[in-house]
Amino acid sequence: MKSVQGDEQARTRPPYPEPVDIERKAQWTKSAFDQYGVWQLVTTIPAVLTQVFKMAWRIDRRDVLVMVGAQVVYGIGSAVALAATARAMVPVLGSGSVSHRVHQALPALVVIAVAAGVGRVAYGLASWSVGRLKPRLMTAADVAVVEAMLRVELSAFLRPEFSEEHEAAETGSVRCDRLIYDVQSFMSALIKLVAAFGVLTALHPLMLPVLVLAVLPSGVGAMAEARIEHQVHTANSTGRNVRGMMRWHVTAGKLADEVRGMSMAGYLSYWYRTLSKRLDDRTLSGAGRQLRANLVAAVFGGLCLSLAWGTLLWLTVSGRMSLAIAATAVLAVRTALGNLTNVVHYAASLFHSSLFLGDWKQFIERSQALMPAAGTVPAPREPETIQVRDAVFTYPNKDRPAVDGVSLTLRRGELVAVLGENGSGKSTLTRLMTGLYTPDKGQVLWDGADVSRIDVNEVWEQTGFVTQQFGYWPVSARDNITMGQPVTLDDDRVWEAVDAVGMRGAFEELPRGLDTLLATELWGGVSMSGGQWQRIACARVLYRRPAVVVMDEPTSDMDPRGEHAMFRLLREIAPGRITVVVTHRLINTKVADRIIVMDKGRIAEHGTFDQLVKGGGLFQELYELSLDRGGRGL
Ligand SMILES: Nc1ncnc2c1ncn2[C@@H]1O[C@H](COP(=O)(O)OP(=O)(O)OP(=O)(O)O)[C@@H](O)[C@H]1O
Repeated sequence: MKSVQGDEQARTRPPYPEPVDIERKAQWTKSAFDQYGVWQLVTTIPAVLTQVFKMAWRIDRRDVLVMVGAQVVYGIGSAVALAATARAMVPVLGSGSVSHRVHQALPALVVIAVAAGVGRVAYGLASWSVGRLKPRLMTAADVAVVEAMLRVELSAFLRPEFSEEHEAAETGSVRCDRLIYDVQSFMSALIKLVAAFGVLTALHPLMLPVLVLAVLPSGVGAMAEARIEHQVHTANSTGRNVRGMMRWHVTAGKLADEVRGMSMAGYLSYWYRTLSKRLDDRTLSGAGRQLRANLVAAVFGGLCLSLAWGTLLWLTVSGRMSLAIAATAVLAVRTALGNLTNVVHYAASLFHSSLFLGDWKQFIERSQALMPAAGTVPAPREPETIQVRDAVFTYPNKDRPAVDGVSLTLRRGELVAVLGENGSGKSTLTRLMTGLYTPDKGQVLWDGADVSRIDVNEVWEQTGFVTQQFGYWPVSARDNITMGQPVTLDDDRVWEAVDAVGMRGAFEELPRGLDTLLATELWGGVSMSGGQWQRIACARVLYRRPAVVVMDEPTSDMDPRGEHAMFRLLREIAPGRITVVVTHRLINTKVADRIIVMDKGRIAEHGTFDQLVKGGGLFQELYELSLDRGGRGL
């Protein structure tokens, strides 16, 4: 009966809406292939090789030297083997008894065997060094991206292109894996090609241009293929980003209850499938174009190859080349052709990877420019005042300022509460006070020094911040309090902070004490409740004993006992510092020396609790609403 009802509901329900197709800025829908000519791209190969060698050199010089040295030995081995083959062919295809011919060919055969053996060993050594370099190269590129993300100024995250640049850089670092392999394969094919060319040219000079002609079409085809792949990759990048974000949401255990309790599974599964199909369709249309390019290249390649074999046949039949030389030439042509194809293939692949590496390099360089300015004005220690003067701040893509001409002074020893309706600019104001954002107009002064001219790291060293969306950091319980910046050798100060937020009981129950990993999803990790995590975030701030404490809704997940204790604690620690607390629970603001009420980015009123509660303004209205005594409603 239940399932019949369910079916009935599904039939009558309007269809799920399709995922939004995000419109991207024009410059982000273009791949590098659209911006540069083929010749310009081909000429970048030496620069890419230099870049990869430089990166690898910094990681392990010995491995780079082994890789290059082994490749050269491998190439020399191939050339020697090919030249010796030519020498062996003359007696083998000549006249006389078999034993006589074999005897004559023996020295050349020994040279071939030794050269082949040395070549194999050299190749093995080159692969070994590549195998050692590969993971470290990837790690170095990845770490550079992570470090850039950790250090760029906060406002960088507000630029929509920043996340695209980051995604491209991430692909670049993953691609380093293939890059070093491509470098090795390219070098190996190139060296063997040069060796085969040398031998072939010595046999007959006409063979060289014919050979080049034979592989040209496949080179052009490989380039076209790389171009289409990068175009599709670029076109899919925003969708891939959003899908990645959604994937985290739908697979994280943290949201599993909401997904089920709100019957979201059907819609989310539809959303995920639809967006994935959209991405796949683009990839498939690219595959069709790639096939067409490859077919055209194959037809021309086949024609040119026939020309090469025809030339060889003509040279032999017309007596311009002996049979022994022709046999070696066949071998050399096959070696050269295989390697020339490889050179073109790996050059295209290298070039393709170089586009991603270019994205990576560009991101690392650009993020340098996005580092907060070092500042020339010395940072005041334990500031007496923080002044906000006529500060205006508008988020990119927003028309209305989030903070619109705010002026206020915070004094040491004072506890200031900031409240106001959702979106009124409270969090933005706290970020301006602490130098996380710089106002578009106006100033923020710490003891009279403009924060935009101070080294902002020195400002942050003195700040303790509980943000609205603090991290559930997957590190040990101890490190969750100290965040890797212990100030004492023993754990006394950690326990002091833990006690202050009422977490001793919970921490003492942890199976490995302060060493226990706090990570819900990870094996061996111990999970915490939302309120407990919030207490930990507060303990982090208390542990630092900062000169400036900013807490943005620090008790929103806490039980009444925890909330009450937290505000009492804030009152206790207030004398030594500047304390700002954003809260929606008006009753908590009673402990504050001063209350700032924000409305649409401006300060609507300020004063003490007793003044505002009867002031007839927004505070009184919100207060009465909280007591359910009427008001404007949502
Ligand atoms: N990262 C952002 N990008 C663009 N606009 C933003 C961003 N963060 C906030 N805003 C906008 O700025 C305005 C003020 O936001 P802010 O977060 O400062 O408000 P708030 O008072 O702290 O709100 P809440 O009580 O909901 O936390 C809002 O209109 C909001 O939409």
